[in-house]
Amino acid sequence: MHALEIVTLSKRYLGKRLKRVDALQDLSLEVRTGEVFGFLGPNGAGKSTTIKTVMGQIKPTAGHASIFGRPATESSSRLRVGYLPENPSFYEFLTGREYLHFVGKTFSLNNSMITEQSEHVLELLELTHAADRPIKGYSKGMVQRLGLAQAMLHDPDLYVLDEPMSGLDPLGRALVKEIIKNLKKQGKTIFFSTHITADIEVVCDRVGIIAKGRLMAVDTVENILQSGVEGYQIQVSRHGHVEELLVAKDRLKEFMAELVTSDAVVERIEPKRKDMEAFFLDIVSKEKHSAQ
Ligand SMILES: Nc1ncnc2c1ncn2[C@@H]1O[C@H](COP(=O)(O)OP(=O)(O)OP(=O)(O)O)[C@@H](O)[C@H]1O
Repeated sequence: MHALEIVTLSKRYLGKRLKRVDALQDLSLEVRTGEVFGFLGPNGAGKSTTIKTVMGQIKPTAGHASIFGRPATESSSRLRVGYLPENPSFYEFLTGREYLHFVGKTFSLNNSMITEQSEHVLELLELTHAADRPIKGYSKGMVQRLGLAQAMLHDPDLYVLDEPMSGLDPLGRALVKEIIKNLKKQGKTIFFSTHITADIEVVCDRVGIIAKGRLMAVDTVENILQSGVEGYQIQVSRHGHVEELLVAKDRLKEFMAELVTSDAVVERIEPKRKDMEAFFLDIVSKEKHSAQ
């Protein structure tokens, strides 16, 4: 059983002047229990539409989703989810601590549990110092961190996070990545959307790439990075003289054969890989050209 399963999900919005927007087209994917799955796509690709559909905020035109084997449409299945919406906004007249209390009540936690968990998540998200100030005075990054704090409050098994690093400075981004890694260590499942490839490389086990409402690729981060080997940086020494050479992938065999017959010694070989950004740009630009 998967933590999250999305089956042939489609969503058609009626936009301005009743213009149809096919935001999702036959999108299927599964998120395995215990993994960190990055949902990567450019602006307008359909990431938030997917997430809002899973969380029951919008109705799909077709298809369905399940959470730990139960229909996502049942509110009881969503009790196991910690959800961070895109651009979270809260009752600004409440303090951070009061807001967490309110969230705890909606999850039917008892008062001592709420107090204990609130202290824990406030500390994790470095918000303890601001806990008794009204949210109105929080910076954008603090609001985002409070968004993650409220998602963690009831210690859910699955996290669905829409752009969790958005609006955060480098320190905040590093903090959230560390939290995601720790949640994985605790056996939690994390599904998060982003358009920033560097976020994926550091924390994800697998990545799904979405463009124009369609899922273009799903693979492990490891496979993607391995498959992107374009050539080799080779250091050779000859009579005490060291040289750095860049050899194309398809020239390696030939190059090594030549080396054997020469008096050069290989000191180091390092594969030169396309990074996640190049892989992502390739996929997205292919989709752009095929649509033209
Ligand atoms: N309520 C709506 N009415 C009409 N069109 C919509 C609505 N919400 C989203 N869309 C359109 O659906 C498509 C997918 O939007 P969505 O917000 O899901 O993308 P996204 O990948 O989350 O983008 P971003 O990274 O910019 O947040 C876009 O073309 C968007 O304009």
